Amino acid sequence: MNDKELVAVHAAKLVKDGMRVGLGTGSTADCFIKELSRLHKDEGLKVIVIASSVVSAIKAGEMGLPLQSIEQTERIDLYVDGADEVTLDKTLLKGRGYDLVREKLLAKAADRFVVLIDKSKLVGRIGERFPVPVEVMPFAWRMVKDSLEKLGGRPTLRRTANEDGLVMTSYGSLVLDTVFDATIDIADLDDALNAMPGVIEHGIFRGLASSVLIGADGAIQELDIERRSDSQDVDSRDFVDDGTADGD
Ligand SMILES: O=C(CO)[C@H](O)[C@H](O)COP(=O)(O)O
Repeated sequence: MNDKELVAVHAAKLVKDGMRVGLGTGSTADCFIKELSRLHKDEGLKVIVIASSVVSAIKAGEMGLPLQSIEQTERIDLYVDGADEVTLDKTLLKGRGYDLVREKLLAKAADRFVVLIDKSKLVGRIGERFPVPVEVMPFAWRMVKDSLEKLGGRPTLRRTANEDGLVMTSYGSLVLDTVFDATIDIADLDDALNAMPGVIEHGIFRGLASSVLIGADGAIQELDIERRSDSQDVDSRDFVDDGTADGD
């Protein structure tokens, strides 16, 4: 089992009978969908799933998981998804896929949002390895590009893999992948993007993740924040998967 499968199998143990579970998008989320489907088929786990993307909906349907549309959903019990970057305060960068709107909706609607990564995703700052994806209304992209440049960003429209067209999200928007200097404050940037006209969604997920499970060389670690009286020390702690996860 590789590290992505390891954390996915562990996260699936958090799912209890009757839960509504949000499914993320990407290779790590796929491992979770596969394990959830196994538990549903082989062990009779009763679950309803809500997908964050068309591709995850198709996968879940093919694997026999009972799907509910996002339109019919208000709250969910658990959302499980991957991320492209994670800092020690559990801020995430997401959005290498094209489904930021649904991903953030599900993250916000979940009683618990569990993020699954391997240790390569842990970074010192958001934006260290990837640009920040900013999803924009197509007619607004030049004005948003200008606003992003005024914030110090270097935005480029995301292109298809063979460079012959522009990527459109499942919401029908364009993506401005934007590089920011290391000095930018991510909380300020998050606030500025949230308030920017023409921006539909962006890839900074701050204050949303309940826990981050890290697959690291065959073991699972959980990102943990320890608060002390006069400071906030952040670290990750070793985690032993003894098969008794109870969702606490
Ligand atoms: O945010 C995402 C899609 O929008 C994915 O969760 C992120 O890209 C991680 O993908 P993977 O698990 O394949 O590394």
